[in-house]
Amino acid sequence: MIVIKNLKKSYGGHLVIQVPDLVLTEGIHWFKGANGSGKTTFFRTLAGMLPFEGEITLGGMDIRRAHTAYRLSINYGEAEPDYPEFLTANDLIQFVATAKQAKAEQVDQLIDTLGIEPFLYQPSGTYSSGMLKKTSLALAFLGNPKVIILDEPLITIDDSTVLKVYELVRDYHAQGVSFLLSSHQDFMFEKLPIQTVFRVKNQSIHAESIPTYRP
Ligand SMILES: Nc1ncnc2c1ncn2[C@@H]1O[C@H](COP(=O)(O)OP(=O)(O)OP(=O)(O)O)[C@@H](O)[C@H]1O
Repeated sequence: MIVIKNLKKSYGGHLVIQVPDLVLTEGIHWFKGANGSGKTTFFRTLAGMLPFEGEITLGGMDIRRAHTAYRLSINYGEAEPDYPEFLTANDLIQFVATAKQAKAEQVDQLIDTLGIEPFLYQPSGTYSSGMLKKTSLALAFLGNPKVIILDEPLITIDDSTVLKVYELVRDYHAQGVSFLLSSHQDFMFEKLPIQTVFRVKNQSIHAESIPTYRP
């Protein structure tokens, strides 16, 4: 699915991630690592948001040569969303829905599932961290992506929303969508059919173990 070759990502000469050869197969993959190990940098690089050295393809689409098709096929939900404070959740969702070619029905379902309706038309500058996170999660599920990257999807949201996020991931996965997740919390094994755990450490990424799915 995602094929990475000779990837190097540095910030101003400081090497953060180096991946000589990695294939991410279809499924749900969990990236673990200490603070500052490079998970977000790796995710943003795969999402096409950062310049890098090397090659990345998704389903044969090159991240540079087929940039628009690639970006339509991969969604990214950031760990700590931060939006211009005058924009409402509705502004953000409508904008991304248009960019991602999402249907109105999908927009309505995500607003409903994630409980965004009560603050849909309020400026995001007035949101709590959980309201911001719900908005960012809705954006990450819009359109018809092959891969959804969720960076710390469970932080700041309440317990009932956590269950909704698990449901969304399971539903999309059942429709063939793959997920790259990060979480410092340890309880996702019970909720999701996670295929691989990757450890991000010492500028490298290695598969760690294959957990058992216990629904
Ligand atoms: N825009 C940037 N400019 C310079 N250095 C950066 C930038 N973003 C991240 N870094 C550095 O890159 C390294 C990896 O950061 P990154 O945010 O990718 O880690 P992370 O694994 O996601 O951490 P956390 O678990 O704390 O979210 C850190 O040393 C960080 O200081």
